[in-house]
Amino acid sequence: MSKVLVSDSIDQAGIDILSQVATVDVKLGLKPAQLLEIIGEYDALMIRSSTRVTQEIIEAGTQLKIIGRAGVGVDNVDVPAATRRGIVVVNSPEGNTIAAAEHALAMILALSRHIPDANASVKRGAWDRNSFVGAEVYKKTLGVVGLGKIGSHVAAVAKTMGMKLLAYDPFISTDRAEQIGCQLVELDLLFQQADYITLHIPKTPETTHLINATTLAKMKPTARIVNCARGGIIDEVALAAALKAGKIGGAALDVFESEPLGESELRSLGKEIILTPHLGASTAEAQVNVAIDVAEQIRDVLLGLPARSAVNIPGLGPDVLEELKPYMQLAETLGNLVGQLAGGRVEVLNIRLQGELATNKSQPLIVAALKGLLYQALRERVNYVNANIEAKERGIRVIETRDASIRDYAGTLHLEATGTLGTHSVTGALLGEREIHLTDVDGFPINVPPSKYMLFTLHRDMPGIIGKLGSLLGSFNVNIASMQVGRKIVRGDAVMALSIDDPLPEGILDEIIKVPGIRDAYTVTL
Ligand SMILES: NC(=O)c1ccc[n+]([C@@H]2O[C@H](COP(=O)([O-])OP(=O)(O)OC[C@H]3O[C@@H](n4cnc5c(N)ncnc54)[C@H](O)[C@@H]3O)[C@@H](O)[C@H]2O)c1
Ligand SMILES: O=C(O)[C@H](O)COP(=O)(O)O
Repeated sequence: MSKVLVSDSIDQAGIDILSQVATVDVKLGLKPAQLLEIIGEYDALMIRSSTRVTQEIIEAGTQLKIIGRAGVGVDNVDVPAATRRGIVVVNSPEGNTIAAAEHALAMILALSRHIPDANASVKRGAWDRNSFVGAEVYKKTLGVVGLGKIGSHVAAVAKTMGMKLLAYDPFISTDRAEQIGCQLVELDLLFQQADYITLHIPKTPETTHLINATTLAKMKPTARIVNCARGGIIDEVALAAALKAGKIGGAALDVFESEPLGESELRSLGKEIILTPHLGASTAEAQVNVAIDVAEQIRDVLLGLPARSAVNIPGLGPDVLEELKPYMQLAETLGNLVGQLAGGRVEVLNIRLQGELATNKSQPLIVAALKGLLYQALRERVNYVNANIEAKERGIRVIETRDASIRDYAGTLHLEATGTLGTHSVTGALLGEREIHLTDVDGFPINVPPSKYMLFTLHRDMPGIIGKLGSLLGSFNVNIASMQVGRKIVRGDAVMALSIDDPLPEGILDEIIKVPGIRDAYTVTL
């Protein structure tokens, strides 16, 4: 049975799902050294934002197949290191959207009405109504930086509170922004005009310290800024200085450059700042959502099925995946087959996607073909996650062509591998919804379903050759399940594709190529 380590606090609903297929160990608060020591035992790791999954941890996780982040941000996971090792990293892109958006909205209102400090003052026994006079958000301008899932929900709710909305997101169209009721503007204008600024962007090299002394200086002296996105988007030293000097009106932070927040100037400020300990996703509802979403994906991957929200597999959204699954199987089989026919080191893989495969959505087919091609060299170490990287590292040049015209089949895939031992090609298609057929080998038309053990010969089309090969195989006790010859002209060159029941015995290939008329023979295991 597989073993899953849960190292951050996860809702029981997720543990229940994992327990259907694995032994689940919940070990919270592990120190990095403790995690390093035990990670080698586990097939899957399920985390939130507290566990740091470094390259060292990933390398020690020799059995790891999947890292599941019960939440959105994977900045605590070394995703490139996981990708290199072929470990799938999954998250829950939408499970806590509403929770995070509502936390940002709560911050905006709490900051406007000094709720945390007023509450603390009453609890201390005071009845001070003068120190906590607030501001209304009605008719004020909210600047939303990042108009994705969370930013859009914040904007939609803020609109109903009568706020005017400005947004900055270079990857969102004006139409989309207008649908949400936002005016897309440049960042500088947003900084200058907003009464409230709320950040809903990922932390990237471009967004790190996006809010700094220079940008803070552009804001209104009454501006209030909310960060429920990621620590490090705001330069905390510059923010503390700006608040102290009264250069902006207030700030509410749920996330910090370093978590847990250690010694910080921010703690010494008064009611102009609200600090929460990364609570954006901490609602009962969100925790159930993300735990189920991620546990289901871990379960699926442990059962050999694809994950629906893998962050390190290109282009595999759930709909695309469902549609492409049979074709991915085709691509992988053809890749494996052409790799074995080519033998040696493959230097160039030409991939032609024909008919309904010639769409932009078919990128995963390239990955699947490479996975198949590299299987002989890497076995279980190659997967959909690392196939691209492994191919690149081996210097395999992939040339892709697309032709949308439909010929005999709705979609065909043609792979041609050129390597140190020559060039070979295979073409395949699906019959009905998912039955794989080889339709061409080395330019010779055939029509056979691939089988586990196959023998291909290149020979001269002449009387008696099939019988001789059959007798030879019989003398080695090899049972032929099916056989087909593909030829372009009568008595010219031809290809024979045989499905056999068992692997070919050692030494038989040498005997086969001694049969007069047979030029070459290839044995393949799929
Ligand atoms: N505090 C929490 O507990 C909590 C919970 C959930 C999510 N988050 C964080 O909230 C943030 C937003 O999450 P989401 O689910 O809305 O993500 P999302 O991917 O749906 O939206 C992010 C948006 O940011 C935009 N963007 C990217 N780079 C930008 C840039 N340089 N300038 C402006 N816009 C840019 C993108 O186009 C996208 O529209 C993430 O950082 C996520 O990790 C925090
Ligand atoms: O990226 C996220 O989903 C949030 O930051 C939530 O993090 P958490 O799961 O540790 O609360």
